[in-house]
Amino acid sequence: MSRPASLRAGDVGVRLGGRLVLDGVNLEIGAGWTALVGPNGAGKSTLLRALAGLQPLSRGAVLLDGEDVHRIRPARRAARLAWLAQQGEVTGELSVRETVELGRIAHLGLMGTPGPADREAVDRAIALTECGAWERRRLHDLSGGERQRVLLARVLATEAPLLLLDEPTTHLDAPHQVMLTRLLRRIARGEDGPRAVLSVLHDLPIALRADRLLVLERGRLRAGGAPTDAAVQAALVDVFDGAIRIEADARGAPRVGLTLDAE
Ligand SMILES: Nc1ncnc2c1ncn2[C@@H]1O[C@H](COP(=O)(O)OP(=O)(O)OP(=O)(O)O)[C@@H](O)[C@H]1O
Repeated sequence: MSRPASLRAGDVGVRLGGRLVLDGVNLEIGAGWTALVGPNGAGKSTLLRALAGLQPLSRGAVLLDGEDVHRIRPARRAARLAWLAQQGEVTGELSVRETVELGRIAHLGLMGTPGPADREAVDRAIALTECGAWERRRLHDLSGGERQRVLLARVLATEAPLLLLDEPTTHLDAPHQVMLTRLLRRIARGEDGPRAVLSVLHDLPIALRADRLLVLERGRLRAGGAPTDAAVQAALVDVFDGAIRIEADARGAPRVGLTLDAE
């Protein structure tokens, strides 16, 4: 595993269709798990694409290990940063294993021959996401949740020190949401090497388990900090128009509920 990655966004602005979708975003992502939350249309996916160097900026800059992420050669960028798209693309006729092997391209180049380290990384990613039972099946024959786990495995197989995940819980059932939460916490603890994870999450109970929350509203960062931080919790309730409540569970950890439950 390579050294940890650092990602810094300074005064990032993105204009789409004549509208300012991101407006002066400043942030820094280091080792650990950060969850990016906010209402629909807040600009979360746009911000993730901007951080991945896939979305041109109208102003500002994103630095990956001190280099402008929009100018780094794609192969070099792919070795440092892996991105899971919101609606994960399905790659034709490839099997599950072949799809996960695509995560090794940054290490091999297109014509490279996989070695033991590549096979180990692929095996580990498949085991962590519990995809082993359907390794030989074709990706587009799988259910939405099964496919999501394979696409997650492909991202893990990169062994990139920075993972940008856009709604990784999409299509996952409750046991696999728990699996994913444990996986993100394990990654955050650095058991498999130091990594930074930034995940967009609509699922607030899971987001509250992250080390750090970033709250985005209408293209601006409203708050950032630990889920126990009072300013972060106040911003969350506010950006979701009071539709949620945050309370403490029996151990004092923050827990989220819908105000609907209190009616
Ligand atoms: N190509 C585009 N042209 C014009 N507007 C766009 C374009 N792409 C996105 N937008 C707008 O930018 C805003 C932010 O979109 P984005 O997908 O980043 O939001 P989001 O926070 O990820 O939303 P969601 O929670 O619904 O996934 C939205 O209002 C969206 O309609």
